[in-house]
Amino acid sequence: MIEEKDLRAALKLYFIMGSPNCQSRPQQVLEDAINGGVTLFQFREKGKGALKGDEKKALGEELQWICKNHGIPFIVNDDIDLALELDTDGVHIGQEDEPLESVREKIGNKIIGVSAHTVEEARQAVNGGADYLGVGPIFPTKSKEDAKAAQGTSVITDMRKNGIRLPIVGIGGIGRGNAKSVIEAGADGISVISAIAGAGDAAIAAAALKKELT
Ligand SMILES: Cc1ncc(COP(=O)(O)OP(=O)(O)O)c(N)n1
Ligand SMILES: Cc1ncsc1CCOP(=O)(O)O
Ligand SMILES: [Mg+2]
Repeated sequence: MIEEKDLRAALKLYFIMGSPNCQSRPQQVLEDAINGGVTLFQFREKGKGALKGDEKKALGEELQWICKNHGIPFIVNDDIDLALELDTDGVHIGQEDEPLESVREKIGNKIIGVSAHTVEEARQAVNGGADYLGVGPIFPTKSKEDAKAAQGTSVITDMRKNGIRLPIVGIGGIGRGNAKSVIEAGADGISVISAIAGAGDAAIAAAALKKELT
């Protein structure tokens, strides 16, 4: 069971990716991103060309091993069965995924992140026992085909103003130049896909983002 203060620190620079997001080997992209300062990783094997079944599991195992070697928490998106098979540090679920209560029953005290787009969804997730909230899309994004409209950082300030104290990570179109505004709005960290996975050098991109957050 991770302490809340350690989870808040881990959410600082939260990298998300799967093989469809990478122009080179995902293993190398992750290794470079961690060397650049990423503090937590989510394996999100989704979208055109995403791996399935044993291939997805094999890639997940390799990426989990890289995270373990660097002491970085490894989270799996959506796929609770895979999370149990790999004994991951946690999972992330959205409003359309398996309900929080049922996931908690299956995974015990592992980390559960829940997507929230409104104060009401945030409150429900808090009451349901979520460990952190993924809030957004804050800015327009091309990395999630069914993303809702960008909400701006006010969605985070509204949650804080309405007494939501759970750790929050902002997500959606975040990169250099707007990362700081997400923290200033009250998030504990930022989560990104393309700002790191789509960069020429993931280590340089991660380090530049990390610098903006300090
Ligand atoms: C940290 C974080 N926040 C939000 C999401 C989005 O989750 P979800 O709404 O379930 O959409 P998919 O990622 O499953 O397409 C996330 N994955 N991570
Ligand atoms: C998974 C997800 N959930 C809301 S926006 C998004 C995609 C974020 O990707 P990027 O950082 O490239 O905008
Ligand atoms: Mg999901």
